[in-house]
Amino acid sequence: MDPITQLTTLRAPDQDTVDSPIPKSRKVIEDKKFTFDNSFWSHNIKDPHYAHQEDVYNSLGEEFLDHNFEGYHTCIFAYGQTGSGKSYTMMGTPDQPGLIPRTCEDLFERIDAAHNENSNIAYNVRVSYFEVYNEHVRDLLVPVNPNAPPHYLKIRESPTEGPYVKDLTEVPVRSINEILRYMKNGDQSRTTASTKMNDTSSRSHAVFTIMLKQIHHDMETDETTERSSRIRLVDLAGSERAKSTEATGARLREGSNINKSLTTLGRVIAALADPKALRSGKRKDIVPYRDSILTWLLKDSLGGNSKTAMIACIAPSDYDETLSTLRYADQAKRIRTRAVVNQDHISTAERDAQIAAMAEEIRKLQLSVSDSRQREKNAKEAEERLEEYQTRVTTMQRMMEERSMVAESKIKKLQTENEALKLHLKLAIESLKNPIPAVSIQPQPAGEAERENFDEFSDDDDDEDDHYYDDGYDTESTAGVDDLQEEMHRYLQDMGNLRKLIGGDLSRFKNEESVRMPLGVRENV
Ligand SMILES: Nc1ncnc2c1ncn2[C@@H]1O[C@H](COP(=O)(O)OP(=O)(O)OP(=O)(O)O)[C@@H](O)[C@H]1O
Repeated sequence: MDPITQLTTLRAPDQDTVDSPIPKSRKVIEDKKFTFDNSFWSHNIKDPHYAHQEDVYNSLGEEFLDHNFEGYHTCIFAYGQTGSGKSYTMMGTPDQPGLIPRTCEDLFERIDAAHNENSNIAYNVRVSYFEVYNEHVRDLLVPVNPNAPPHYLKIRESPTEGPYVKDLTEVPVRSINEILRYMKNGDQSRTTASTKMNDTSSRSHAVFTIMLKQIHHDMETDETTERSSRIRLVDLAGSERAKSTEATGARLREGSNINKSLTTLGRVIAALADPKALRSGKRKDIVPYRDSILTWLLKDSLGGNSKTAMIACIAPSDYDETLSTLRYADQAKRIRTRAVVNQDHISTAERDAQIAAMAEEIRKLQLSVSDSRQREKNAKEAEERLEEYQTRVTTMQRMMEERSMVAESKIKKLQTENEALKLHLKLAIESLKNPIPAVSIQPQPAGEAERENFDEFSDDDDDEDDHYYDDGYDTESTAGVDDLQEEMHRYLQDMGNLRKLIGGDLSRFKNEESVRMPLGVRENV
């Protein structure tokens, strides 16, 4: 790196040492040169070109803080591979504080100095700190409860303020020590969560925001001037995660989500830097801010109302990773944002009118909130009633199923009895049609009687049954036959009634089944 020309040269590694899946013949590995607004080199502290933390702050942080006091929003984000020095640049160490602590220190020094000069200006400083991990936003100013699941915040978009994190803690701060304490707590919370979630610190994006409000009241004109500026300082996840290919399962999902933010950031930067889109003025429609949480939240900082700087951190390691980082930075360099001073002039009368209008707005909102609460309550009650009704329907269906099962077994039993009776009747009628003549038994010598009986019935296997059905009936007597026929008639009538009953039962159960089918709980019973 040349600190005079700001030229950065990436030296091509020795071809034999390049470990790449792309065949050497297709890949061009050569020295690459890039020129940036500033290039810092801090590899060897003994070198005269060694850039200290102070040098970085003096050439970037200080200028950005000037913009904040002028009323501009600013954003500084550090991009690069894990271990390339992003956290060192942004936070630094207690001995070598980075951009964030230096900015905060300078901010309060300037406020103190301004107070001494002009007592008509009031300063209001608030800070927030959150991280985006796996496409979730976590408030770093809320201590982590190790026994509770992580609490994630939602993103909302306001027509005036753009995308913002709902319910994010914003604390007022009055001194550098206070601000550093909050930051330390935030980092502690990030570390606790990271230990719980498998060291996420290098896989999450940390966004520290300082809101500075300067309220100047002119006693002579009774006018108030309000300047609001936002200082965003972002430590991104390691950029090599954007290419991770070996992860599987949950790690893959997590990786792909982290990739999502980083790859979308790449696409956003590419879209914003695209000269064609810039010329045609269609840039706004094609920038995929909403494709990831990070780019959505940084929308304004990346391509809107903000003065933004990207610090590309590189370390002497992988040629491809370093080249990719430098290309990213080269593209980002071409982005032109449209920062405006965020200032409001307002007279006391106007301010009072504004306050009254806001109070009215709040009153209306409160009314509509209580209205919607009532509606919510009604909806809840209706839901409870529906649930109760559904429980009752289920119970009824179960009862009908049980009844149907009982009826089916009854029908089966009746059908079996019916079959048996039919058989019984058939045999009885046959025996009536073919009566067996009465046999008068003469005393005979035992052997002869046996022979005669044998001759007479030897061709009939059912002789025993025949005797059984003849029992009690005198073939000479027609009265016995009449009785039997009458009884058979009654039997047949009973059978007819029974059939009707069974038919009735069956059609009723079928109807019940068709009524209950649309409820869709069970298909078959
Ligand atoms: N310019 C520098 N001078 C001295 N030490 C440095 C410098 N840059 C980085 N380091 C040291 O290198 C190590 C890795 O740096 P750092 O943690 O800042 O990397 P990182 O890019 O933030 O990594 P991660 O993505 O894992 O957060 C740290 O020990 C840090 O102190």
